[in-house]
Amino acid sequence: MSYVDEVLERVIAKNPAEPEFHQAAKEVLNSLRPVIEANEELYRKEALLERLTEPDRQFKFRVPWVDDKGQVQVNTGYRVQFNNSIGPYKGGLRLHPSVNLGIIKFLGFEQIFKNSLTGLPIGGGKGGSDFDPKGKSDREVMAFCQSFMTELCKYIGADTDVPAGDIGTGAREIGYMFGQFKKIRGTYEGVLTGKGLSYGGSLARTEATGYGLLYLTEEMLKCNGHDLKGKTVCVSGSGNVAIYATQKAHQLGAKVVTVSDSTGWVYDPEGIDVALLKEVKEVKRARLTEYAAARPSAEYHEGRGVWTVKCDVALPCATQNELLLDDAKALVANGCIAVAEGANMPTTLEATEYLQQNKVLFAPGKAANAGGVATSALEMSQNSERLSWTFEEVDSKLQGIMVNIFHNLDDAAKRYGKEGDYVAGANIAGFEKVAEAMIAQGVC
Ligand SMILES: NC(=O)C1=CN([C@@H]2O[C@H](COP(=O)(O)OP(=O)(O)OC[C@H]3O[C@@H](n4cnc5c(N)ncnc54)[C@H](OP(=O)(O)O)[C@@H]3O)[C@@H](O)[C@H]2O)C=CC1
Ligand SMILES: O=C(O)CCC(=O)C(=O)O
Repeated sequence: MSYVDEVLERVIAKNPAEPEFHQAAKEVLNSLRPVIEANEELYRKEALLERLTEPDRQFKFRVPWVDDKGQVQVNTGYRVQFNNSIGPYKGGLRLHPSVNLGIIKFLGFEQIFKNSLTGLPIGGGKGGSDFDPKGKSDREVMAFCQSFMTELCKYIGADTDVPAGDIGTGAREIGYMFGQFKKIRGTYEGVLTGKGLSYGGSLARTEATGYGLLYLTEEMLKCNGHDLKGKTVCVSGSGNVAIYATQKAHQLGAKVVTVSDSTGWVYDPEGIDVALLKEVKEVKRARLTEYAAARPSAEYHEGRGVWTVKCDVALPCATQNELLLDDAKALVANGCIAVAEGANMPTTLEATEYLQQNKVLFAPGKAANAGGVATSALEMSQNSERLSWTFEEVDSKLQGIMVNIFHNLDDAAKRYGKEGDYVAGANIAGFEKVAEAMIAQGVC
């Protein structure tokens, strides 16, 4: 049996009932086969893949808090510190009722390679809780965040592990968590990113994941003889990534005609009105029905359906496994030329394979959405030097990083005879640096 197959069997046996983690491990290790085969003796002796697929450590803890009726509620908190061979653990905190250890492990595993691709010194980690901020008062969210950080603060620090936002964790949650860290630990340090601008946050971090997605997509299209200008784009999701992806797509001359949330989706043939979307989602924290009610050109539909709309470019920006094989077939039938993942692992393995077989340009999330964590690393740099850079400075560094990521994965794919396979390219380019650092640092 090949080394990759042995390790995949081991991952499944050692981590039962964690299908998302199995999926991420399969996607990465299968596409690394040519690199592993070329160095099999060394990697086997070093047990490199066994070490890479086993987190350095993982924490699971009780998060008790009191709701507005005086009732005690109990959630589960997680932090998985996956790999710190190239820098302190870095990765977001997801607050969503679907969160479990397997989901946090898949996200932490992906984060190792994504963070390596940024070219910045950050290792891979992820955390979160099954707490649902939706429908909670600000006081309830604060009570949860304070309790969550009371335990998490034992394991994190500016040079150890630096969490940030993800689904359900935005500026409000990061603020409450930062306050509690400071109160308990008594230090004022860049322990979280995505902070408010009045207490150490970076300009352009809010926009970074969505903007970065468009910078990489534009470069991928350009290098394949297409222009983003004039293209029709379908976006899924309507949170942080989706909003700023839509804004940047419009700035670059494309037209976004859809957004969605977990209950329904909007088709707006005149182009999504970003100011209205921000008002509905960021200010009112309301549902997309409010967007449709305020916008005469928009149609609202219950359930799923974004990928049935004819488009040139598809940007899944909601959550994992939201673009299925049938969706991929609909996109291909409608002439879609590119898919770039704003979310983490939004496309299933079968759908990815179908899109690639049908010559759709496909940019995997670990490359395409790396602008968020890259800008978090820029926030860490600014915190270390006690300086704040301008929006233009951060945005131009972000743009350079995304263009560079695209060329690194394009080159890596070509080096291994897989030209145009950006999934393989991203995994290979991300892996090479981590593998070299792990071997240089000995058995640890
Ligand atoms: N924020 C960041 O900097 C980065 C985020 N990402 C990834 O991007 C994706 C979106 O994150 P972000 O925009 O920050 O999160 P937000 O919480 O701001 O928005 C998430 C969006 O996705 C929808 N959504 C969430 N879960 C589900 C679900 N199970 N089914 C259907 N729709 C769902 C939400 O709808 P509803 O409101 O109804 O729940 C909402 O529209 C995630 O995969 C995240 O890991 C990747 C890199 C960086
Ligand atoms: O900014 C960060 O540290 C994390 C962003 C994130 O969670 C991600 O890249 O998926």
